[in-house]
Amino acid sequence: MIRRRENIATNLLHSRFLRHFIDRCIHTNSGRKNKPENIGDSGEEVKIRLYKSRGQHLLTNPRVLDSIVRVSDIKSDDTVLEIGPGTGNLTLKLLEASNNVFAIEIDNRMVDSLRKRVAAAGVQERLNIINGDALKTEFPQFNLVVANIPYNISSPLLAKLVYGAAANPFRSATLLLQKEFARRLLAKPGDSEYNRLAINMNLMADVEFVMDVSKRDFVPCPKVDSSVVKLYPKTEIPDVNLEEWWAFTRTCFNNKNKTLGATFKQKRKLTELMKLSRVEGFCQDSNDLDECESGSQPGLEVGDRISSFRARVAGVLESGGFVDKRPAKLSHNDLLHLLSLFNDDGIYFRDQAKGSDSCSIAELDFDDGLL
Ligand SMILES: C[S@@+](CC[C@H](N)C(=O)[O-])C[C@H]1O[C@@H](n2cnc3c(N)ncnc32)[C@H](O)[C@@H]1O
Repeated sequence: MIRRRENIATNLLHSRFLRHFIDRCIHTNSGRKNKPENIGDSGEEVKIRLYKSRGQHLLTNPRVLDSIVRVSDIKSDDTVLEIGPGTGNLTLKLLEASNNVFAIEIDNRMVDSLRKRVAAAGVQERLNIINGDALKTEFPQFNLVVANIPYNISSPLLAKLVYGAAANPFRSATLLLQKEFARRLLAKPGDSEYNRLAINMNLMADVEFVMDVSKRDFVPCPKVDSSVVKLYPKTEIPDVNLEEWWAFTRTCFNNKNKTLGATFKQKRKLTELMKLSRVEGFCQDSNDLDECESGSQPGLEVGDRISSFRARVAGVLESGGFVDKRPAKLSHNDLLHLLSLFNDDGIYFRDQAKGSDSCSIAELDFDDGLL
């Protein structure tokens, strides 16, 4: 029975009609469907079907590749980490500059192609390929990152890199990113693109713009332009609980143009903070946050407790001059100061009954953007 099903499936796959249909579905280069791309950067024949779902837009302009390597300032004894090497257009250039490169690639076909190219160039000894998902794989020890990353995992990947830098310090990361994402990352207080991603990144790393890269420098040509940025992890990181910080920045940037006075007047927000902070007479002893409003606690009625807590929060904002300030114009240092004022007053943005362990990479709440 199983064999018969397999035969039917094989026959179907070999049917010309179905093959054509599948090709149309999976091939992403809208202009040239059903045709694997020649993706070598210097005329050599390397043919692989490229998948948009894996961000497979390969950088083929040798001048741009050279510029990326040059700005990365690689020393021969650096251990370079590349994420998403593809068929190796950038990897081969990295191997000219460094004796030790780690490359993490999810797609087996890319890994095969990369192995062949590197062996043909006689530099396979210097390359360690990790065939896996960069978000799930433990990073090796490295001191430099240079990569044209898959854009669809930009946020979690950057979070993994910079938030992992405390345990695995590195000098810099030169990254090719979607231009719009790079602009959000580089935005400063007061810029229209200023957002929670920039705030959270600035806590851990300095970001520098390097250059824009045209979509025409990729195969297949993506819909968007790109930019190269360089990240420098900070050596001194503020002593703040990251889960608390992410929850706090989420609250503030929920509406970045609203004054903080208005944001912290909302009943829903105040109730949540009262629960999380285990405010006296409100959820102090309960382990279940949902039971907090049951009214079983002695003292004031729930409505009165919220009014008194609202006045307390307003007092904290006033003490730091934040009532009329808008998050869109505040630096991460301003926000750190405000968070410390809240915490000094016993007001917290994460459940105080939870342990202080930092959360895992899978729980990273780093960015509200769509990328
Ligand atoms: C934008 S391409 C860059 C390829 C190559 N570096 C270049 O510049 O030509 C991104 C590469 O990342 C790989 N990739 C996608 N998702 C990945 C993941 N989660 N972990 C590791 N590699 C991934 C893709 O298969 C693809 O080869």
